[in-house]
Amino acid sequence: MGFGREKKSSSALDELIEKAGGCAVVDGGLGTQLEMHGASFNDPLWSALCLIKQPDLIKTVHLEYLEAGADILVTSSYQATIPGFLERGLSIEEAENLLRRSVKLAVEARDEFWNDIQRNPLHNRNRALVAASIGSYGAYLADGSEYSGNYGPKINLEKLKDFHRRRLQVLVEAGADLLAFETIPNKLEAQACAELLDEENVQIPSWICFSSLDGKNAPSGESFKECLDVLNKSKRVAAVGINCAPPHFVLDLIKNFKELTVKAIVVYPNSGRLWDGIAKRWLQPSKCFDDEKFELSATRWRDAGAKLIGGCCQTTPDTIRAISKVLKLKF
Ligand SMILES: C[S+](C)CC[C@H](N)C(=O)O
Ligand SMILES: N[C@@H](CCS)C(=O)O
Ligand SMILES: [Zn+2]
Repeated sequence: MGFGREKKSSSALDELIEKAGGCAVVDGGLGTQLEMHGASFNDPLWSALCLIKQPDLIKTVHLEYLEAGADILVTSSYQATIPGFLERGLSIEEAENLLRRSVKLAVEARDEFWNDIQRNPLHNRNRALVAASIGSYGAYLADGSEYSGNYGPKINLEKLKDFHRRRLQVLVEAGADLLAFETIPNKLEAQACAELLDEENVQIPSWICFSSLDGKNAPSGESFKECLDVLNKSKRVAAVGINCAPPHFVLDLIKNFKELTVKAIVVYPNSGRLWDGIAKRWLQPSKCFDDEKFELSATRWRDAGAKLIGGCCQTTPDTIRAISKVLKLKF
């Protein structure tokens, strides 16, 4: 059986990139902006707690990112997993409904924004796409291992596929336009995601993004060459890149990825702070980008070859407004 509403490969994403003038704008930190609004989630479910407690706030944040210029909304399913919800005492049906809710909230925000903006005949916006977030296994573990890649000796390819399978099915059936695999920290999980797309015959495009601690390798220490060699074989992976890594690594990483793949490159770094997975807090920055630095960097990242640019943790609608402003400049 093929999941996805209609037969399409990477075309929806390619079309958006083209309409956006060669580089589309991804939104910014969702968990971050929920926290800016007062949400608190020092909890194994992290931002997925909002799906249960404050779904309206999630829709508000999606609308804020659209208003700021985002062409792509990433859903609130990063740390929303069926085992995570079961451990919280929810039923399978309730857990799956929360995943469906994450897509519905983004689709509703997109549709409302699109209907409103079309009343302005001079608008220059694109109809946004909804990318269903699939956070790494490490995000579910809630021990910071999405930044270390250390999943322990018991994990293997099949276990990772089984971890990802049902959530992926539910998110695709719920009507997402894309799948966004986020903060993948090692080759094994990248391979599991790519193989799963084939096994499930997923018809919507996906991007697979890695985190990085040193700007040269995946957090596991495996080279991006090794990781991308696996993904280059998959026609269902439309784009590859980096999310939630420090922004000062991004330019060199884009150049490195350009040598390693012909796929579109997606980058949405965090502001440069490091996550303490045990204390569950961001450490004080050594080097951090403000919105102005994001604005300056966005054109450099585009000129180096990135086709999708946005922000991750500690970036906000103001960051995306700054990025969007420069990427959508017409000369
Ligand atoms: C993107 S990180 C800040 C998400 C939270 C992490 N997975 C944890 O639960 O510790
Ligand atoms: N899509 C998630 C990624 C966290 S690393 C968020 O923006 O909160
Ligand atoms: Zn992040």
